[in-house]
Amino acid sequence: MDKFTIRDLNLYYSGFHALKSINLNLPSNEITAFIGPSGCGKSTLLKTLNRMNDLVEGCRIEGDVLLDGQDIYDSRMDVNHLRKRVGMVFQKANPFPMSIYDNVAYGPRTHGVKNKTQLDEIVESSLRGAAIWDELKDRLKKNAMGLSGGQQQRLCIARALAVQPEVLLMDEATSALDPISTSKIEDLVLELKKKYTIIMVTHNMQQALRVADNTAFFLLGEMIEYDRTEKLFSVPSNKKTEEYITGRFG
Ligand SMILES: Nc1ncnc2c1ncn2[C@@H]1O[C@H](COP(=O)(O)OP(=O)(O)OP(=O)(O)O)[C@@H](O)[C@H]1O
Repeated sequence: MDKFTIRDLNLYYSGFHALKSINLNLPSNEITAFIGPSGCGKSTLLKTLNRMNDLVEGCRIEGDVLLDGQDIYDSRMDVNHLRKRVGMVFQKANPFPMSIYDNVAYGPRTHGVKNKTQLDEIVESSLRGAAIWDELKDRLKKNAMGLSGGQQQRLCIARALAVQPEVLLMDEATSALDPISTSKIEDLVLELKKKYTIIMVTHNMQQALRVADNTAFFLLGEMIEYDRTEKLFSVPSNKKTEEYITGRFG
């Protein structure tokens, strides 16, 4: 089953054609990686999946993005509900300047959960889901800004999980982290795909190879190749993919 179906997607930033006729299906409960040199449109495509580009002035989209068969750009789509279903984790961990508990409870509270017991349960299960409960359970009232970078990023994943999303978008979520924190997040992502569909932008080809089921390679706004990760990295169909993955450019 495909979670997202992208058909003939074109995206313009004012006069600039940033995504060119993208056609792509993203399977449920799998990890898909977007790779390609800087500026090729990976983040732009990721952001179209929960309409984060709506916030960019002059951004215009043509084509279809379907989530479970439903057009997310349809005027009847409730964007807040969409962003609850399709959560996002950014390159730089961005905890709110408040306690660990309040960071995770923030989303559920916004969506109307007030009951303390229920919030306690959500906070615990989300922190467990992000593999950081044991490290943080005795300091839930402490300010989140005091955590290490790797802990902050797992807290941000917990915060995303707290509203029970179906999809997790990760935009270079480990690029600011050391190898140990990166490896913890990669293990976590592999665990999370049992429940969620994960789409990640990464500059790290080894990371795509380690965790992604599928990989899409982009160049100057075009999707050059999309395949099972193993196939794309071992026998790419396109010469440009081969040149990129062998480090000949980018
Ligand atoms: N808000 C914006 N306004 C105008 N142009 C933009 C905007 N955001 C991105 N672009 C342009 O669109 C193109 C794609 O950018 P995007 O950030 O999607 O690339 P990327 O592949 O994610 O790059 P990186 O790996 O460096 O993050 C680039 O040429 C960029 O300059």
